Amino acid sequence: MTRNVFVIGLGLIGGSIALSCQKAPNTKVFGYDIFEKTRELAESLNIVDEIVDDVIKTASIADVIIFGTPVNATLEWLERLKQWPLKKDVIVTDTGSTKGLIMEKAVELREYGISFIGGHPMAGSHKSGVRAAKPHLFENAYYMLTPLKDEDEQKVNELEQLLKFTLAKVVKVDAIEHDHMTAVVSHFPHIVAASLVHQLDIEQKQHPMTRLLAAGGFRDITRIASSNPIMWKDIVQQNRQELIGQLDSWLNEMNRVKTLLLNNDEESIEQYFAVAKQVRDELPITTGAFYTTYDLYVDIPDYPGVISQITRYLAEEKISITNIRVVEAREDVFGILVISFQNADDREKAKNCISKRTNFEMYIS
Ligand SMILES: NC(=O)C1=CN([C@@H]2O[C@H](COP(=O)(O)OP(=O)(O)OC[C@H]3O[C@@H](n4cnc5c(N)ncnc54)[C@H](O)[C@@H]3O)[C@@H](O)[C@H]2O)C=CC1
Ligand SMILES: O=C(O)C(=O)Cc1ccc(O)cc1
Repeated sequence: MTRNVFVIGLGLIGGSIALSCQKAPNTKVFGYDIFEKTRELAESLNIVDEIVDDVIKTASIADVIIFGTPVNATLEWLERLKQWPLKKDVIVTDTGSTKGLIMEKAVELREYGISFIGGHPMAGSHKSGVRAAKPHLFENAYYMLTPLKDEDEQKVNELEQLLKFTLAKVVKVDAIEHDHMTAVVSHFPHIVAASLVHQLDIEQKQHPMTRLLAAGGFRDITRIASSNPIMWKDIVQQNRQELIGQLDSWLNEMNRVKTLLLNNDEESIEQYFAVAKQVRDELPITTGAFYTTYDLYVDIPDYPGVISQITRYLAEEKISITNIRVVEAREDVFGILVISFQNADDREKAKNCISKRTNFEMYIS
C-alpha cells in the first residue's frame, strides 16, 4: 500500500524533507505552497511527486502531513485542520524552530482525534526558498521530536521510520525544554547577529569606511543576519519569553565585560577570552546545531604528504570522512590528526584500514 505524504510549505526545509521522503519506499509525496511561483518551481525541480492546489482534498488522503511553513503560519494551518476530513490514523508534524505554542495546539487537535507530533530538524542555513532545498540537508544533524507525553508510541515510531530517510538523528525532547535550549544556541544568536549589523549600520553613517573593513570575523559572526526576516520574526515572537530571559543574561554578561574594561586588569581580561576559547574549542563539530561526531585521533609523524597518504588509504577503501583537522598536541610530534566520520561503523573501518597500512597510534576519545 502506498503511503501518502503531504508537505505544506515548500521552502528550504519543506523542500528538503520532501526530497528525502521521496527516497522512502512505497511513498508518494504531494506538495503545496502558498505561492504559485514556488509551486511551479517545486514541480520543475522535482521536489515532490505531485504538486497540488487543493489542500483539503490532498490532506484527506494523506497518511502524513508535514508543515514546512513559518511558525505563525503553521499555527494558523493547525487551527484550520480541526475542520478537515482527515484519515483516522493520520500523523501531522511540523519542522518549526519553536515548539511551545505549537504543542499547545497539539493538545487542542487531540480533542479532534488528530495526532500532532512536533518536529524540528536542527540543520539549515541562512538561505531560504525551494531552490536551496537539498535531500541531504539534515544528514547527521539532530532532528528533535516533541510528542505529547502520552502520544501513541506506534505513531511516533512510524514518523521516525519516515524521517530515517533524512539521515538525521531523531531525538525526543520536551517542548518547553526545546524552546529553552534553542533560544540559547539558535534564536538568541540570531538577535545578536542582527544587532551587530545594526550597530555597523549606525557607525557607517559617521565612518563610511567601516563597512569596507568588515572582513572575516564580522562576516562569520553575522552570517545568520542574512536569514529570512519573516521566519525569524515568527520565531522570536513565539519564543519571546525565553528570549527576554536570554537578553537579561546577556546584559549582565555585557556589564561584566564593561567592568573588566573599566578595571583594566590584564589577567582577568585574558582569562575572559581564554575560558571562551576553551569552551568554544570543545564544542562538537556540527552540521546541525546539536551534532555528535565520530572522531578518530591519529598520532601522525612529521613528514610531507602524511595527511594525503591517510586520506588516500581511506578513499581506496571507500570510507567517507566528514571533517579532518590537525590539533597540536605535544612538542615532540607534528600533531594529532582528527578525522571525523558520519557514524561509528565508518570510524571503526577507518581504524582498521589505517592500522593495516601504518604503525601510527590511534585512539577514540
Ligand atoms: N531555515 C532554517 O535553517 C531552518 C528553518 N526551520 C523552520 O522550518 C520552517 C520553514 O523554514 P524555511 O524552509 O527555512 O523557510 P522558507 O522561507 O525557505 O520556506 C517557507 C515556505 O513556506 C511557504 N509559506 C509561507 N507561508 C505559507 C502558508 N501560509 N501556507 C503555505 N505555505 C506558506 C513560503 O512560500 C516558503 O516557500 C520554519 O518554521 C522554520 O522555523 C527549521 C530548521 C532550520
Ligand atoms: O544558518 C544557521 O546556522 C542556522 O541557524 C540554521 C538554523 C535555523 C533555524 C533553526 O531552527 C535551526 C537551524
